[in-house]
Amino acid sequence: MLTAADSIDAPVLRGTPVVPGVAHAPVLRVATEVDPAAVARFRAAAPAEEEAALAAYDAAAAAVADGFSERAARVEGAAAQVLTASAGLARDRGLRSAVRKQLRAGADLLGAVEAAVDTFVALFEQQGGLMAERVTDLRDIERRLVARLAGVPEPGVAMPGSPVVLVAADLAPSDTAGLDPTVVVGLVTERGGATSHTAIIARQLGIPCVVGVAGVLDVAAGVDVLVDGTAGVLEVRPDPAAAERRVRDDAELRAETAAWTGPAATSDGVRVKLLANIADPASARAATDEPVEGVGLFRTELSFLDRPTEPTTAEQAELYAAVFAPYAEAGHHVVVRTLDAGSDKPIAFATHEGEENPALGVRGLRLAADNPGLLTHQLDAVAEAAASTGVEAWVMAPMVATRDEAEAFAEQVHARGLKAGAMVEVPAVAVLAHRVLEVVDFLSIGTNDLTQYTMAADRLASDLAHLTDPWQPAVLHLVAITAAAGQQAGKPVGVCGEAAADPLLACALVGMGITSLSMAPSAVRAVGAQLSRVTAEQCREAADAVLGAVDPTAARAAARAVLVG
Ligand SMILES: C=C(OP(=O)(O)O)C(=O)O
Ligand SMILES: [Mg+2]
Repeated sequence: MLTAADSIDAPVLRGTPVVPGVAHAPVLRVATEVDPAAVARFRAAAPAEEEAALAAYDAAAAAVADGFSERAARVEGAAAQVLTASAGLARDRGLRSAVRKQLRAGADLLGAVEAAVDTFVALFEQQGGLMAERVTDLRDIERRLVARLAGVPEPGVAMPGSPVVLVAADLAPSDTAGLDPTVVVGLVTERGGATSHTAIIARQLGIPCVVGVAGVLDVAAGVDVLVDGTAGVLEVRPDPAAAERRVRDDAELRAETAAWTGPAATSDGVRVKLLANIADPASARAATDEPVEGVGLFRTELSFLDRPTEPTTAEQAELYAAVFAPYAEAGHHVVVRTLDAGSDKPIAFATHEGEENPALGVRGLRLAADNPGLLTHQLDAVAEAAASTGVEAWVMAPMVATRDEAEAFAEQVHARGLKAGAMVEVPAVAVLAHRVLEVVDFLSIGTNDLTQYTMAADRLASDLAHLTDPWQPAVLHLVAITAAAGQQAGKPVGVCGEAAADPLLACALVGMGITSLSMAPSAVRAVGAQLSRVTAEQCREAADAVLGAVDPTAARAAARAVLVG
């Protein structure tokens, strides 16, 4: 354990950077354990009779749910959604029934809660994808229930009065939702990947964040640390004066970023289109508050996650028109992705049930093979909405693996007078991008899935975050091959995965010949400001440097050396 009095010279711990920025403050450890003595006392005196035990459970569950709801009311956006979802889970009737079943089977109350939660955890894990991500929420609720039953404060983040860097094994969504960024100036976890809840909330709040940091739990509470959320580094007991200087420089950069208004170009005037990733009409409208030049990825399936049956063509056309309207007014184009159902995005009316390995199964464009209506209805609806709003709509297919698939898709899109593209998520398409470009008008690289399939590592598995890192040189080589094919064919090749939102990586991607970058709207200013600080030649040098690196850490350092100095 590295204590405040430890004399080792500033050890540097590395992880996956998720939110850029520099923070310098003492460590605050998040308490995730409920006091074992209190739990033992409760176990000894717990109500034995079923109805009394269930009443105690109801009171605890209501208190936990109310706590979540109260916090949800004090925050906005993703944080409020996360807390409201947790409140719903704490009040869940199914969970209560499972507790009752366990009590009837003779379990004591704590044992019943534990067994009931275990049942749901197993169920969620079996369903995989987004459901599996909710396991952290369930475990968090379990701990809070136990604390309430034992009559001790719920575990979690107790807010201090002065700035801290929060350090934990992993953070429950309810721990991160609603954090005050003026107090919690940095977030570091031992587990978790770039798409974990911690990362999503940290991004929304703009708190510098590094995840997947091995050894961070050896740093004791109160130890002074410096978090560099751009480099993915935690320095333990840094030189205080140097650390403060880095925090000041970072603050200047952040101010510059906030003031950046676009359109994006390198310092010597090479234009790059920065586009928004959106999910529905609300996020489409919200994105126009940022300096974007259109939409590079409209994830249509996210509007249908709760639908038991396929929406009609007319319903879809109405939805798409609502998404298009603000962009039609601005004269910007919108890239619509056809239904990417399956694996991490299960859609009741489309997904194939019971696949052994859904990530490699019938998902995305493959669903149209035995259900062609899914695609034709959607294309009809997009064409109708494009015509009614006057927007320039491009349409691309997810999970394309062959030139033939791309060609058949493009024929259908072209027949409706729209531009056709393919996502590059499967390495096979990157390797043969020049052939696929013979039949489509554009390509868009989904680095999230391209990384998953290149590295053979589940993008949701926090244990594999070091592999599912878009800075992996193998992934970057596939991006470079695709970009070069686009340049050769004179057709646009964009990036719409998380890689596009990383300011330094974005510069390297531009240096490879990528023509547009599509990202969460909140990331646009940081990428635009970074591009404005470098020349096109520096971007090319950064591309060469990262392609020559042996691993993600070396790639990041090489890009930084060229782009930041
Ligand atoms: C943009 C992508 O698509 P999604 O994250 O929706 O799978 C991707 O795979 O990079
Ligand atoms: Mg994808």
